[in-house]
Amino acid sequence: GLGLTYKKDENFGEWYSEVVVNGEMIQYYDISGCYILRPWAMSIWEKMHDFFDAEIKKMKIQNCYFPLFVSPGVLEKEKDHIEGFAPEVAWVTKSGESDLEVPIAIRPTSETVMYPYYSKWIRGHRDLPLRLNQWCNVVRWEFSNPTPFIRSREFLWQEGHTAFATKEEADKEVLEILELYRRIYEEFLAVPVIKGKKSELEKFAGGLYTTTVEAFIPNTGRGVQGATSHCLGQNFAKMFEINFENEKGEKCMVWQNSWAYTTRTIGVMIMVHGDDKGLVLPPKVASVQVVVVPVPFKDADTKGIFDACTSVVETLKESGISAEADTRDNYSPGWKYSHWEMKGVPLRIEIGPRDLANKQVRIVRRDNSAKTDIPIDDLVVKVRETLDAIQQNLFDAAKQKKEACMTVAKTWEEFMDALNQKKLILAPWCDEEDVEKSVKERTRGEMGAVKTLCSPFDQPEMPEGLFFRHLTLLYIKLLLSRHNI
Ligand SMILES: O=C1CCCN[C@@H]1CCCn1cnc2ccccc2c1=O
Repeated sequence: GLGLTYKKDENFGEWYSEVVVNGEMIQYYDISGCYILRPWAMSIWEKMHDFFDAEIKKMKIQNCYFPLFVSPGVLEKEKDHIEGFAPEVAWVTKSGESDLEVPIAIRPTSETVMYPYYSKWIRGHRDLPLRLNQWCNVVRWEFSNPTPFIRSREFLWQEGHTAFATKEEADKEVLEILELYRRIYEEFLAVPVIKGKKSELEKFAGGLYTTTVEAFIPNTGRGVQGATSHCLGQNFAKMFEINFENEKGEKCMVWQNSWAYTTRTIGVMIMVHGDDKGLVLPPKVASVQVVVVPVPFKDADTKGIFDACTSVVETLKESGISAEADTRDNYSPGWKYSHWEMKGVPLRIEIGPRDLANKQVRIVRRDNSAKTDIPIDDLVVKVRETLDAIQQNLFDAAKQKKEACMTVAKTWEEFMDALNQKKLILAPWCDEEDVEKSVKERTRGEMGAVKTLCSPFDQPEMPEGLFFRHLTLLYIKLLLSRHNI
């Protein structure tokens, strides 16, 4: 039948796998950890791309394309950068029947691909800032549970790699890009995120500091890294000798950033908004915002109804709303309702004989199933209003759910209690790596150990009398949750 077998709140993992397939976003592929992105998913990727690409062009960042293949010498240039990641690197060892002289790596990220050429291109201060981005795929041969969009062995992303003469310029850009990532989540995907800084243990080892937008998946009670914007400091400049002659003729190393968001964004959106009828797409990223379904009744003016559907679609399209009429004569209206609800189309318009007679249409919201009859003359205004209301409602509902799952822990007991209730925890933090490691150890259990997510930039009030306080003068609020999906 058309419905889902699994319920979101009962079998979240199975629900998710089913909804991405029934919603026609994903086709499972015969290589584990790899998925086909069907047009219904690709159109969401394109909407985000169009926004982000236009924004970085305003920042004078240019797109480029570097090769997929990395020579081993360069990939392993810096041991501490590559050490933890080496098992994930995929290698090409043969062409046809013959072995390659030297195996070639497939890019898991492009620092080592790009920076030898940054070193060639950057000579003097006039060559700075150098700000390049590429839209591409990367491969990381992970073994932990593959999940469509969330964790796959190949995924799409954009990776920005910028070089500056001063740290101040780098610090500024890190936050400008992080704000764009917040906008992608909150303004397009209707997913609330928390901006913050990663701990020393969780940051990108090759960098100086990592900033992040953290999302929250209520069903798992876990945070999930939404996107990252790193300041690399001068670590890679040292490694790849990316130097420039400043105005005074002194030889200096550049300051660099690197930042990315990936197709994981789509998975987070599905997990947050989806329900037991299927996908729920925020209008800002829906390729079809309104589907118009004719509801013929016996032979009552069927042509009139179909003509009305076509003209409603034209009117909406002319006002910039993406609309489609489902006039297939081999499916019933009821079948069509379920089909487009499964695909998460934000708004449905039904037109039957009564609607025609009354010069009205019936609109049905996907987010709360509300039905309203609107006069055909108010069509565009009402549809636009309703789409905006759906967008806002999805965000508000997700924000409310996230906040209901967040709690402040002042003692270890409160902390453990909140963890076992699958909550996000704000706790005072001494920001010492060995403490972080020991907390991870002390919380290892069947639900997975705790990990720190970030130290939020906007710190809520710290309640008085915290027993942590006497441990250290420095404390910052930290967002913790079970290790993410
Ligand atoms: O996040 C970003 C933003 C975009 C550019 N790269 C940085 C850091 C990537 C960190 N990383 C992540 N997985 C890897 C896997 C294999 C080899 C290297 C790596 C690796 O360096």
